[in-house]
Amino acid sequence: MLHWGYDEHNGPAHWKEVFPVANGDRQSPIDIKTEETKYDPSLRPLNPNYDPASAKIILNNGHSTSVEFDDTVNKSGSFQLNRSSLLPDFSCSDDESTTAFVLTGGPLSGTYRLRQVHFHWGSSDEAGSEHAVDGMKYAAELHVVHWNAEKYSSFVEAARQSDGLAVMAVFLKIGECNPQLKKITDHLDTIRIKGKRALFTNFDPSCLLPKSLDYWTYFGSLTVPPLLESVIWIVLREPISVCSEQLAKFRSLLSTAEDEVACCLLRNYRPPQPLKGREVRRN
Ligand SMILES: NS(=O)(=O)c1c(F)cccc1F
Ligand SMILES: [Zn+2]
Repeated sequence: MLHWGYDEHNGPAHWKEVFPVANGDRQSPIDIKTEETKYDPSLRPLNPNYDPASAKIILNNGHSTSVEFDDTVNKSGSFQLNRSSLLPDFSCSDDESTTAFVLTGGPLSGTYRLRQVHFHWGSSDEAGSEHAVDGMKYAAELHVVHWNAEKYSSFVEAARQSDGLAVMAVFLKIGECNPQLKKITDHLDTIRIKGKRALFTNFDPSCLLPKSLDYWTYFGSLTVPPLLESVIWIVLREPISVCSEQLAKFRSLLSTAEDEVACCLLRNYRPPQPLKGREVRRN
């Protein structure tokens, strides 16, 4: 397997050849059997705080499309944006530890800083989500990726720790076109080729969240190589809507670069993995 992907020759069934943790004890995604989830009164409400939104990029990395955030934190612990983007610079704000772009509450202890948002979809509307609920898959799934900026100094370091990452998953259910998603799908034709990126401003990911922030939570992993077992998963129970035309735009992204034979990224989901005795809690 030269480079991992989602095709017959390099897809999820092959990943264990290069990333043996693929057969580990806390792999993701999983099929959530709702009858076996356990209510946990100690779970607190989720508190996503993504204001104010600021400039970032939207990119096609060949495996998905993601909106990347500037998650650098300067030494004083306040949040700083790169000056070239002529955006409000939090580092001069008097409040030393701005709470922009962080997730707290839920099952989390500490502050998890927003890193990126990306999607998983399938070659048809029938299946495309990574997590399943009682064996049922949704058309697609949104992942909001955060890292434990209180305990670790970078995303890469956090990704190697058992409590390093927190990913909020939101199901996309086929129905009405989603006006918030339109901001993203309208940009996809400018990043069709793998490696392409474009400035993407004024996007607040909380606009993609459903009304209810009720969730299931369990300890798992990245669902893409290197499949690191460092993710606290927070799966929202209420889906948001997406229409077929919007999904078709995701599928028109290319998994290939300029100099390669064009190949569409028709699907990019990993199938559910064995629970191996893990508990799934709900608030
Ligand atoms: N799918 S996932 O949410 O596990 C994920 C991450 F957490 C981090 C990077 C890429 C990625 F795809
Ligand atoms: Zn993902």
